[in-house]
Amino acid sequence: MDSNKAGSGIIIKCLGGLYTVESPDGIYECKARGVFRNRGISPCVGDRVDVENGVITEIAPRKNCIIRPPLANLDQLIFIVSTCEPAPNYLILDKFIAIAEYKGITPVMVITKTDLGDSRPVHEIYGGIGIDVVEVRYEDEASVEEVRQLLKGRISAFTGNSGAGKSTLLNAVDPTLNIATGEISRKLGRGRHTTRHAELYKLSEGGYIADTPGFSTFDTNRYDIIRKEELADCFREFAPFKDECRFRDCAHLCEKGCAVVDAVARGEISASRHESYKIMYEEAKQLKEWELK
Ligand SMILES: Nc1nc2c(ncn2[C@@H]2O[C@H](COP(=O)(O)OP(=O)(O)OP(=O)(O)O)[C@@H](O)[C@H]2O)c(=O)[nH]1
Ligand SMILES: [Zn+2]
Repeated sequence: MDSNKAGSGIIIKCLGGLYTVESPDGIYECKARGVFRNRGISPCVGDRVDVENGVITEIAPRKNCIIRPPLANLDQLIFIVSTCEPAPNYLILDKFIAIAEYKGITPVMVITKTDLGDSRPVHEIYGGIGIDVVEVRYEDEASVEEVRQLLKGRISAFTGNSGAGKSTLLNAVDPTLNIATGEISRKLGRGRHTTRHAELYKLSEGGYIADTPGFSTFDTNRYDIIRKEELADCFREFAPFKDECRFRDCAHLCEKGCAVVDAVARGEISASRHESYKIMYEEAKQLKEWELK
């Protein structure tokens, strides 16, 4: 560790006002310049920063930022979906995909337990709307390599149901991470009193993976809330239809002359995705103004 050099890097950890910055020529422990506080900005994990004499002097504009857990510049959110045990929960998946779209984070899907069940429904629903769907089979090293390539050079976070196979996959991708299976949830202590913090782990083949309590399992309450008016924009496959409805203020639920509803009837939009949309829309309607930012 050398704090006396200048350079730029990425914040990989933040604890008690001390930032760990990784740069091409080493790892620095840094403090932040007081001016950030005055500007109401606090450096966060994932930020690309300039460092001078052990002090963060500049923060590059963020591509995106989530608040809980605090994490900036996430390139992709990787959904680990098992064919069974547990079976995919399409509503929860769609809620998270909507949030990723809302935040400008690319959603990607990895299907696990392909030896135990049928992966076709996930391919049909999500591959069909242009989301990258990778299928992993542990007896086929090429499929694990495909996941490695996906992570290379990017900041990613894994999310998925407990038991979907997140730790198994991370270990296969990078054995140096050495995560015990079933460990992610235990380690991150559901319900335990923990400070919400994120940390980035560098993968041996390049790229970073975020290990955060918020991402390890599905918990949409931790995420930003999308207003009902913004929801249709978070369903990418609605785009070619949503401006063709008879009424300008169409909510795309069951209205007459709704081009989205018609597309569902023709099978051009998946019924399960539209079902999720309707449920999310109703939930968004219940939100009070003070719950929205
Ligand atoms: N047959 C089969 N079993 C798998 C596969 N992937 C994971 N498993 C098993 O599924 C169980 C759960 O896997 P984990 O990797 O611990 O799942 P996780 O998503 O990390 O679970 P949490 O830590 O609870 O969030 C383990 O017993 C794994 O061995 C797979 O592709 N095929
Ligand atoms: Zn409509």
